[in-house]
Amino acid sequence: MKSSFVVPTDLDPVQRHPKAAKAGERMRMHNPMCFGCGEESPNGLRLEMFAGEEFTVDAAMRVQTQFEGGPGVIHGGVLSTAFDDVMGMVPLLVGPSAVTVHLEVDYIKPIPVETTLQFRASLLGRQRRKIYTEGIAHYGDPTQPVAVAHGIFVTINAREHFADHLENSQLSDEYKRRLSRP
Ligand SMILES: CCCCCCCCCC(=O)SCCNC(=O)CCNC(=O)[C@H](O)C(C)(C)COP(=O)(O)OP(=O)(O)OC[C@H]1O[C@@H](n2cnc3c(N)ncnc32)[C@H](O)[C@@H]1OP(=O)(O)O
Repeated sequence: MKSSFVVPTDLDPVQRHPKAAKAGERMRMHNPMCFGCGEESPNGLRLEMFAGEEFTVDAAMRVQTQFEGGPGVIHGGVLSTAFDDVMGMVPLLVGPSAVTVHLEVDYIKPIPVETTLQFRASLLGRQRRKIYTEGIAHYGDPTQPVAVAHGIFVTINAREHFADHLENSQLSDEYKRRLSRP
């Protein structure tokens, strides 16, 4: 792998959040309108995320014909979107909301449309607000990935982070109501 992604050696201890989904349980959507996992996103990927053992998240994605990039194969941007969302659920096993600050993808094999890709995202470590993750896309055997991603997510105060943008949400009224609660 050629990349500058480096996980620091002086990592903080991490514990699974007591309210995090248990292994095998479906994880709650962070936003119903999310393009990656939102059930109400009209054209989204609608990924269903499942908490795994330790700090892992699993998801599956049918590679629909409309995801085509090169002839007959997935568009790289669609794949990176899926990675972003699956890997973005890993911080929720630790606790805090976090957003992507860095995402890189190694595309290893062409991925045909009309196949079903499996994703597994894992925590590599936490240092202060930075949460280091890895994602693997495969067809059932995680030791034979067809793409691998690495990402850094930084924890945020969601209320403050999104405050200036709620008006633009397709669920703006709902979010304004929710975030105005003390
Ligand atoms: C809400 C739940 C979401 C759950 C799932 C989501 C899945 C989808 C995820 C997404 O797609 S999120 C959308 C794309 N991402 C963004 O819009 C984030 C845009 N960036 C920001 O808003 C700010 O950069 C951010 C609030 C994240 C950080 O700014 P701050 O001013 O609060 O923090 P700062 O810049 O000091 O950075 C904090 C730490 O992160 C480090 N950092 C920041 N950007 C980095 C970067 N690009 N690469 C590596 N490290 C980075 C920074 O060095 C520092 O490290 P140290 O703790 O060691 O000092």
